[in-house]
Amino acid sequence: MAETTQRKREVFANKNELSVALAKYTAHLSAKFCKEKGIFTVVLSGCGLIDWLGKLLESPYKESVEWSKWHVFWVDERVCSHEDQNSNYKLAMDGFISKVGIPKENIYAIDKQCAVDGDAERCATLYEEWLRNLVKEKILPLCPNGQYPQFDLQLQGMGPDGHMASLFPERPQIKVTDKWVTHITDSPKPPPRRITLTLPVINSSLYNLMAVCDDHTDQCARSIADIFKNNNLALPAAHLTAQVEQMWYLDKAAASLL
Ligand SMILES: O=C(O)[C@H](O)[C@@H](O)[C@H](O)[C@H](O)COP(=O)(O)O
Repeated sequence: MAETTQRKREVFANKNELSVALAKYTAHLSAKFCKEKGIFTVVLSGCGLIDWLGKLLESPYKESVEWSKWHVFWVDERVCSHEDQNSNYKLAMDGFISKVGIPKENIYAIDKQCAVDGDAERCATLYEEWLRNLVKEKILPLCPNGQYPQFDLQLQGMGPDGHMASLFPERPQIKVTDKWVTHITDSPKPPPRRITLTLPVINSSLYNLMAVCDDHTDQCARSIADIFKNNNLALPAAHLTAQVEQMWYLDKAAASLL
């Protein structure tokens, strides 16, 4: 399978329409992969995305999606207790996962104790070990180059500064290729301690969907224009690719400078 760098985009009138499309896209891929291989591996980010996934909790998706076949991962996580308001795991559990029937053992959060201890490096090492075990257990395949794990669908948001996952502009994590998971202890977006999938792992996903809604400060719109018009690689999200499809869902405000 060839790596694709073509950015596809769709623009929606508002967040609600974006959410409707996001649910349709996700449910379609869930049905496809559940039929083809009996499981669906999904990677989530934090922040707005979880709210935008809300339409999956409504009919017809809530009843028809094969939740028991989902395996859920995080593209990045803040290193804090699972009960902390900052935790992406908690955000997704409270707002989404706890409302559908995904088996507990298919939810791959960062190590509980290590997170409480605030040890970002160890959290990253353990998360990578976990992914490597899942490759051995054949839950996750390796992508054709044999180097990185391959998820079916990765859903994430972009920060106003153009960051994706916890890969930030002017930070070294974007260049890491010898690991599957890395860490940061001085994230410009609080909280400072985080783990993140590395860029080659993010780009090994079969489908990558980036959802961006601008909060009318124009910052996201400016980054989106810089990515789509100038391919400014100083912005981490400009490096996003996928093995099958790279889709950008933008609300009108985020697309306003295109
Ligand atoms: O832990 C995090 O901070 C997130 O996972 C992060 O990578 C997020 O997806 C972007 O910052 C977009 O955030 P918004 O959806 O709020 O724009």
